[in-house]
Amino acid sequence: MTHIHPLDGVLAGRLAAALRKPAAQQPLWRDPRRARDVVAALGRAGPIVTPEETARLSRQLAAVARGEAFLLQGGDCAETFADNTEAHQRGNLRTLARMAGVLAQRAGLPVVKIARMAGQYAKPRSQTVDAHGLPVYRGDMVNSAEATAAARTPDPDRMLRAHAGAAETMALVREFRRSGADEGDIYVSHEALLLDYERSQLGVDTTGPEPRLASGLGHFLWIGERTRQLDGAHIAFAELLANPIGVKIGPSTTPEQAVEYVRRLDPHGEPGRVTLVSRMGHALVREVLPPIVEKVTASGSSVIWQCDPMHGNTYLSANGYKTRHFRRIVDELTGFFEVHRQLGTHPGGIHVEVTGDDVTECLGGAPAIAEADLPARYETACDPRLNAGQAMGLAHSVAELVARSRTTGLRNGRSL
Ligand SMILES: O=C[C@H](O)[C@H](O)COP(=O)(O)O
Ligand SMILES: C=C(OP(=O)(O)O)C(=O)O
Repeated sequence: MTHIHPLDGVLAGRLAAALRKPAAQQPLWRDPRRARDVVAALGRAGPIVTPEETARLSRQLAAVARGEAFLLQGGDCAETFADNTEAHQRGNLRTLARMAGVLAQRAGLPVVKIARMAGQYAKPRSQTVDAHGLPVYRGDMVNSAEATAAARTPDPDRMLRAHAGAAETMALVREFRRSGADEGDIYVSHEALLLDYERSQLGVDTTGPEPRLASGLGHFLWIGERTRQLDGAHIAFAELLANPIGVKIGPSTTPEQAVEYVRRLDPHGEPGRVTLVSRMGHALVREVLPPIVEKVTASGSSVIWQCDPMHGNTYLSANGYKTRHFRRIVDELTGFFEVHRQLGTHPGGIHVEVTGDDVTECLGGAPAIAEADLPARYETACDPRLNAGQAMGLAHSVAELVARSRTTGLRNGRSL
C-alpha cells in the first residue's frame, strides 16, 4: 500500500519555487480570486487515480524501458464536456484495446495501455488570437470553443467541471476493465499544462528514492512541446512528481537539451520514469532523432523512446482543414523504428490521437479519406484524430515494425 502524506514544508517550498518560474501557455483568469478558491476546492475533491495504480504503471513502464514491453498511448486530442459521454469514451477505450490486441499478438510483447483521457481538457496553442481576433480556444478546462468574446474568456470554474468529468470517466475506465471488455490494465494520462489544475491535488509519496509529489489527477503526465523550457515552471514542476513523466521533443530539440531533461527528471536512473516522446515530423525524424538517442543512451539513462507521429505532420488542406496524412504518419513511425534499429535501442512505444468515432479528420488510410471527405465528420475540438478504421490500419503497420525490430534485435544478439 502506497501511503501519501500531506505536503510538508520542504516539498511545499520547492513546489512554490517551481511555480514562480515563467510558465508558458497559462490563461489570464477573469477573476483570479475565484481561481484561488477553485484550486482550494479541487484540493478537497477526491483524487482521480490511486497511488497503487500509478505505482503499478511505473513498474510496467520499467519493463518497457528494458525492452520487455511496448507502450501504446492514445485518445482524443482534446476531451470536451459535450463528448464526455459513455458511448464516446467507451468507443475510444475499445479502439485502444483493439490496437493493443493487434500489437501484442503480432509483436509478441506485452502492451502497456495509457489513454489520453480523464483530464485531457487543456490545450496549448500556437497563437493567442484566432482568425476573428478572438482569444483562442484553450480547451474546455479553460474556455469555450464558441466564437464569442464572452465564451473565450478563461473561466476558473471550468476546472471544477473538468475534474468532475475526469472522475466520471475514470469510473468508466475502471468499469471497462472489470467488465472484461479488455484483458489488462488501462491507465489515464493528460498533458500537465494548466498549472492551477495540476497543483491542486498533490500529496507526498515517500516510497521512491526521495520524497516526491504524487499527483492524484492522472497516472501519467506529460510536458508538451510548447512548455518544455528548461528554465520554466513546467519542467520544474515535473521534476518534483512521483508519477511517470513524458516530455514531447520536437525537431528543435538538441541532444544536450534531451540529456538535461533526463538528468533533471530522472536523477536516480529509474528505468521508465521518463518517456521521451519524439514528434519530429516524417521528413526530419531520420536526421534529428539519432544524435539525441545516441547522447541520451551514452549518458547511461534508461528512458522510454516513444514516437508521436501526429504532431509533426499537421498541415492545412487546400479546403481549409487542419489535417494529417496517414502516409506521413506511417513514414514517421517507420523512420523512428529505423533509427532505433540502427542504434540498437528499443523503440518503446507510440503516442497517437485516435477515436472510436467514425470521424473524417485525417487523410488516407483504408478506406481512404480524401480532402473532399474532411467536412463530412470533422468533429475534433483541436487537432485531427485517426478514426477507428485508420487506427486499426496503423496498429497493423506498427505491429509489423515491432516484429521486424525484434527479429533484427535477436539476430544482432540483443534481447528485446
Ligand atoms: O494538440 C496540440 C496543440 O494543442 C495543437 O497542435 C495546437 O494547435 P494550433 O497550432 O492550431 O494552435
Ligand atoms: C499538444 C500536444 O502535443 P505537442 O506538445 O507535441 O504539440 C498534444 O499531444 O496534445
